Amino acid sequence: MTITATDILNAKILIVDDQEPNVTLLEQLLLESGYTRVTTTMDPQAVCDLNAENHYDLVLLDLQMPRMDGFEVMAALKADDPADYLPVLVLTAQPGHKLQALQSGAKDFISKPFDLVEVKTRIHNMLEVRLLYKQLESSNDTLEDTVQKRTAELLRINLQCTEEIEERKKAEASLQGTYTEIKQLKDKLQAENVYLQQEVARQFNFDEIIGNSQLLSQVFHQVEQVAPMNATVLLLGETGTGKGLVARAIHSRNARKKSPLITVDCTTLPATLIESELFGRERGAFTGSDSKQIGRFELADGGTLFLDEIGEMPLEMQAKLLRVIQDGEFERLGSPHTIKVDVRIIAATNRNLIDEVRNGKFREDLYYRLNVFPITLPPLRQRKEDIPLLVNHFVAKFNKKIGKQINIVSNAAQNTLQQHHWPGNVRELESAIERAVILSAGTSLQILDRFDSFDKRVSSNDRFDGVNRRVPREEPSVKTLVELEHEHIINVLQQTNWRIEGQQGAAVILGLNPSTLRARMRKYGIVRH
Ligand SMILES: Nc1ncnc2c1ncn2[C@@H]1O[C@H](COP(=O)(O)OP(=O)(O)OP(=O)(O)O)[C@@H](O)[C@H]1O
Repeated sequence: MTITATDILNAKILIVDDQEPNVTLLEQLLLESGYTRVTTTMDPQAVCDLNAENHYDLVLLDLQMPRMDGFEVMAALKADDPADYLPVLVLTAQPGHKLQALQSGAKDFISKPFDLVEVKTRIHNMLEVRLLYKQLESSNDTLEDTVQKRTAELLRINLQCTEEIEERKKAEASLQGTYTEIKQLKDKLQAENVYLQQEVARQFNFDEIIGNSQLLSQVFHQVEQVAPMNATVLLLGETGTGKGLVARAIHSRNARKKSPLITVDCTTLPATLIESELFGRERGAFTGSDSKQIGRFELADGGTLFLDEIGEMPLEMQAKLLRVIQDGEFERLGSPHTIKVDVRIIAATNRNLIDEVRNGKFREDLYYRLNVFPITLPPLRQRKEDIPLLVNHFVAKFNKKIGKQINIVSNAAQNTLQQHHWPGNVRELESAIERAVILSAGTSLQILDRFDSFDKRVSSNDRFDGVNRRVPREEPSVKTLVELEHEHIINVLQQTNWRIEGQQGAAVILGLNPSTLRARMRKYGIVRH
């Protein structure tokens, strides 16, 4: 802030005195000193109007005037504009008036008779202060204005922010609502999905066999073709693929369905008892046989005999079996009488019978007798599209059995199940779902099993190619299926501390019947050390 000499010389000055010589002297002095805007009056009553019109920077005011003295003029100026700082320089010859004048608002005084140097100096100083004050006031106004504008701007921004925050909160609340709604819809959809899948399963099931894959449909078609006839059927496929179910489906689609379907599980029968089990025996036929026994062939007369795991049948029995299949004739143990029966044969095996024939473990002639109409059950890993239907079927089955209400199978759970290789096929899947239903809390199925990578290697050793041919192994360096099976059984048995049966037993984990597992253990010579 600076005040220049020009600013001072351009300041507005009013000289008020009823004595003309004084007025002239002062005016003359100021004009000679370079002041450009000097006004004079000898009428004190005109001062307020003149000031209102011209806004003076300095008033040189005589105190002793008729009609209105200097004190009254100062009072009137103050009354007009109490906030305005209008410097008044009083001109007085009375020393006693000086103090009174300062108390009445005068800023300074000049004694009469005038000392012209003093007059000039005082006027100059007062104007400098006056102009500085005005500059300060104007800067204050600008500053205040800026502060006001900035405050208004900040208030506006603040308001805008508050509105935006409110809007964001509303949007978040609405998003949260939408998310909850989507979640509810998703749960509902999943529940409906389970229900619909069950409906679909009902449409696609074939008796008790669930699945709508291309591969399984081919099996259904073959069953439809062969079931009404009496031809022998050979069911091939890995363990747990549903050979037992297919045998029942064939029987139930034949006129023989009114007669029984008798099953012989060749793995569970000790070699010494197979013959009497199949053909019966007379009392005393051998030591300890003190009662007559009707064999399964006789029991199945007019119906169907299902020879499960035929590959396990001892060689000497295979010859006798061939005769019954060819001629429908046999004798009970210890009886010379030939019995004739009308039995339809369905045989099943998870072994490669051609290999068994090659290795001299299965009679070739029996193989050809049985292999009239082979049906190969595809492993589950080759028809993964059946997994969702099967999962829902088993969830519903075990919900009912265990008394749970699981109705959601999440995509994550489905994915886990889809990724597994299922060496134990549907039986393994069934056990996994039973375990999951038991362990799941709430209404969503939780898959807690950790399926390891062991089974991945099995797929490269698939034994059946769908038409009962041996599939050449692609990687000669990998272990054989037999080696893997042997190794895996030992691993699982060690895990279960050699427990075979029950929920925690090795048979459930391997997806095998306990009797089948025992047969395999015998076959591989696996014993607990
Ligand atoms: N497609 C299917 N739909 C429903 N359940 C099935 C299906 N396939 C198999 N299962 C179930 O899986 C289990 C094993 O089936 P099954 O005993 O028929 O297999 P398998 O091929 O005869 O096995 P193994 O050779 O070990 O005797 C059974 O509980 C059966 O009900």
